[in-house]
Amino acid sequence: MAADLSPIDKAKFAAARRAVDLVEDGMRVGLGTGSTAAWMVRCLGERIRDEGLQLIGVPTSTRTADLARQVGIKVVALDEAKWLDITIDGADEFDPDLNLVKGGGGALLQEKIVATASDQMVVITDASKEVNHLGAFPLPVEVVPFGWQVTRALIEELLDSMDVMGRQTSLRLNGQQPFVTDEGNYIVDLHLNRIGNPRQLALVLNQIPGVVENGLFIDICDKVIIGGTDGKVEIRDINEGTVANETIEFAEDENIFRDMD
Ligand SMILES: O=C[C@H](O)[C@H](O)[C@H](O)COP(=O)(O)O
Repeated sequence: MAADLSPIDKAKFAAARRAVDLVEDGMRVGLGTGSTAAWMVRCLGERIRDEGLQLIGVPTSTRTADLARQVGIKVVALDEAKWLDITIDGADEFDPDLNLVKGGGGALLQEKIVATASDQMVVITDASKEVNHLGAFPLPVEVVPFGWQVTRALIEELLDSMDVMGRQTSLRLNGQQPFVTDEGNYIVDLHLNRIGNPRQLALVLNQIPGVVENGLFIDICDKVIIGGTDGKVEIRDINEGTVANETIEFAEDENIFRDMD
């Protein structure tokens, strides 16, 4: 039942529930990764079951692919779908220009490829992810395992010349071992505190040999849907600012919560 959800899950659910209303019959949909995106996948599953909604989903991780299949979404690879109508995904931070930090769950590479191959990217989030300046959340950088320590040293050298407040880096671990992404790479997290020029940083990081991709999503997101713990949602559009303030009724969606038991 919705009443058993934590306040933060209620906020994530509210954003996800509103976002799936943007999905129309026959659409090709990019499916993001993370706890907020998982709500969106479940909500899509409910629309498939209740309304017979037809859609094709392109997941951004094996985790999301597994969940999507479980809830009845037809899953195809990006190369099969070729182009997507919409991608709905979570984020770790968003700023007033709707630029993002992503990759807290390590899926940034597939997420960026899928979002870029979409007519629109919609981010679903709770209010805690809103920041004036990106960088409080550690910036994930995906690097190839070969020579990763040299790549990390080059990243640290680069940071010395960048407008950032912190310069610490850390290899992401899974227990005692390096965390390995779906693409077989490592993640180096950059503890920057505040990124003065995210656009520039995103470009120069990717010029370092060994860097595959970074978690800065610049000019990719079109809309952010911000969920509140009370079911209120705000929809913010990149061109038009706030376009809607609505309330999601949780009680209508009890099946979703039962499925999680
Ligand atoms: O790699 C993971 C993704 O970028 C997630 O979308 C991001 O970390 C947000 O995850 P969550 O919704 O769990 O906070």
